[in-house]
Parts: sequence; C-alpha cells; structure tokens
Amino acid sequence: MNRAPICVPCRLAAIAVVVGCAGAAFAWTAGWLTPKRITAPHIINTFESNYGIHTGYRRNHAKGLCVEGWFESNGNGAQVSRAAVFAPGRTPVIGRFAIPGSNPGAPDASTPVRSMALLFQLQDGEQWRTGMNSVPIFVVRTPKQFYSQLVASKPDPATGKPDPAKLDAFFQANPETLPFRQWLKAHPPSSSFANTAFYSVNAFIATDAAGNQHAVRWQTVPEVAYAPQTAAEKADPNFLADDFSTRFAGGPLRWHLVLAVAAPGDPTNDATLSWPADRQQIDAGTLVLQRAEPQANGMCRDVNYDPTILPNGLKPSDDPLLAARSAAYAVSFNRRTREEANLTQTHGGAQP
Ligand code: HEM
Repeated sequence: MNRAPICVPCRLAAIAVVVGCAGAAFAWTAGWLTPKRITAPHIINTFESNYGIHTGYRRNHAKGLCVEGWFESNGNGAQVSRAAVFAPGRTPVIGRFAIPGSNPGAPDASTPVRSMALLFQLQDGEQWRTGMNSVPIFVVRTPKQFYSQLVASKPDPATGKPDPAKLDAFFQANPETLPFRQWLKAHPPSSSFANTAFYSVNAFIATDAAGNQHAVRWQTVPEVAYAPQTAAEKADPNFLADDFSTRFAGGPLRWHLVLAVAAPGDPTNDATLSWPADRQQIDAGTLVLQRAEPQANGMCRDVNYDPTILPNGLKPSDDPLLAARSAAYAVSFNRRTREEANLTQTHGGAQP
C-alpha cells in the first residue's frame, strides 16, 4: 500500500524541532540559558578563582592520603538495609583521609575539620561510596548557600585570608550556620585521624529485605580515644600523615560503623540539623584499616567519592546537598584527571 509522501519542508521542520529541543536541553543543562543559576562548574570555578588551580588535585579536600582495609559486617545493619554490605562478612575498602581546602600544601592546623572517604567494593560488583566529615552537621543547608559562602570566603589579596567582615555578613544572613559554628567552638580539633569520628552528615534512605524504608545517617566511631591537637602537632604542617605512619606501624586501626535511624518527622533534607541523641543506633560492624599510602600514586587518587553511588538497599534522601555534591565532584574529578595526563605520576583505574 502506498502511503502519502510527507512534504520535504515538513520533514525538515520536524528534524529542526528535534535538534532544537536537544540543543535547548543541552544549553539549559550547561547553564547558558540561565546564567544566574548556580551550576557545578560555577562552584568549581569559584574554588579555582579563590584558591588557584592546583594541577591534578581535588578542588576541595585537596590534601589527603589513601588507605586500604576492609569492613567486617556483623549483620546488624540488615535490620534497616538489604544492602549486601550489611550481611555478615568482609567487604574490601579503599579509603581516603583529608582536610578541607583547595591547597594540597596547606598546613594541617589550617582547619579544625578532618574527613574520611570510603569506597566499599561489594562482591556482586556494586559499590558504596561515602565522604564524611568530622563535624556531625554541615555549615549550610542548600547548594546556593554553599556557593554564597565560597564567594564570601574569597581571600583578600592584601592578607591572603578571607575578609572577616564579608564572612560575618554571610553568617548573619544565614543563621542555619550557627549550630556548625557552635559545634566547632565546643570541640577542639583532634590530634589524629585515628581518634576522630566521621559523619555522613546527609541523610539516606535504607530499604530492608521486606521493602520497609528507614531514614538513616551513618558515622564511623574510632576505637582510639579522642585527644585534642597539641601545640607541637600544630607546629608540624603534616602531623596528621606523620601520626598515621607511626600508628599503622603498630597495627591496623579500627572504627565502628554506626547507623542512626530517624524517627518519623526527623529532618532528612536539612544537614544543618542534628537528630535527637536518643534515636536508635545500630553498630553494623568494624572498619579495619591496615595501611596508608601517599595519594600521588595511591589507589584513592582516581576515585570520585560521590556520595550518591550507593548499593541496592541504600538511596539518596531529599537532601538538596546530595545532588549538588555529585555534580560538583564530577566536575572536579574531570578537571583533575584530565590534568593528570600532563603529570609525571602514573595511575590507572580511574573510578569516576
Ligand atoms: C554543595 C555542597 C558541597 C560541595 C559543592 C562540595 C564540593 C566538594 C568538592 C569539589 C570536592 C572534591 C571532589 C573530588 O575531586 O573528588 C569535595 C570533597 C569532599 N567533600 Fe564536599 N562538597 C559539598 C558538601 C559536602 C558535605 C555536606 C560533606 C559532608 C560530609 C562533604 C564532604 C566531603 C569530603 C569528605 C570530601 C573528600 C572526598 C575525598 O577524599 O575524595 N562535602 N567536596
């Protein structure tokens, strides 16, 4: 049966509409149509204009080291999540400890915050990646506030430090930052990565074997007792790495992976708010770290610790920071790994 031919101009118009829509979607995603919308490249460009480009390094948490070990699950996490990592048994882990900031040569005492990032390599090929900080809550609630804080923190060329008046104006205009600032005042920086607790800060949704959902946050609680940073440590720009070498020479280091389970009504979309301390805490097992190595050629160098890479049984919550983190980390990862091509250090196996 002969079909009526479609007119050539109509065909061309249809093609033009499809190409136009694809182009518009691309332009919108790239932020060309909404130059005031804050995109991941805007955020990473601001890190770079504030603190310079440190070729081949993460745009934030640039100074760090790699670690290797495993997670020994005791099975208790299965109460809230069907993820295979919570079944009893061992899961290999590639981790990274770091301090926030864009300068890989910054002295350790330049910040009171430390971070731990973990990649759990599940047996079925799935991964769970998480990046945790040593403060249980975050300084801001939204990606827009994160960007505004970055802008307000731009170092003054005269002093090399942020203008206190601009930072103060930001804090006054954003009172959500208060609990974070108060926590830091009440908790002097730790003397070691090994005696520090780390927190997911963002909430996630765990699904158990029966399909029930539970909002959770997690933390790693060290077996080594907390001690504050000493004056001698403060004077050593690399005391955190030095301390780690000494400690690993004496054997593995351990943290307990603890899941805090929200009660109905606890906020999952606001990382500036803590959950009440009486919420159920599940000790899901022990993170055992055996050795550290420099990041320059280490296993963690080419890992993007994107917190939205999760195994079946865990998924992101409605916290707006999670998608923003994922997007910003990807831009940082793409830039730094592209730069690595021009560096002398070698490392295969990038995990974007
Ligand atoms: C919109 C909010 C945020 C932005 C834009 C942001 C930005 C970044 C960037 C660009 C990196 C470097 C990523 C890479 O090159 O691999 C990074 C690393 C990191 N961030 Fe964030 N961040 C945000 C929120 C948070 C929050 C809420 C936490 C709390 C736990 C956090 C913890 C970390 C950690 C632990 C790392 C180091 C990961 C590693 O060792 O590779 N960030 N962040």
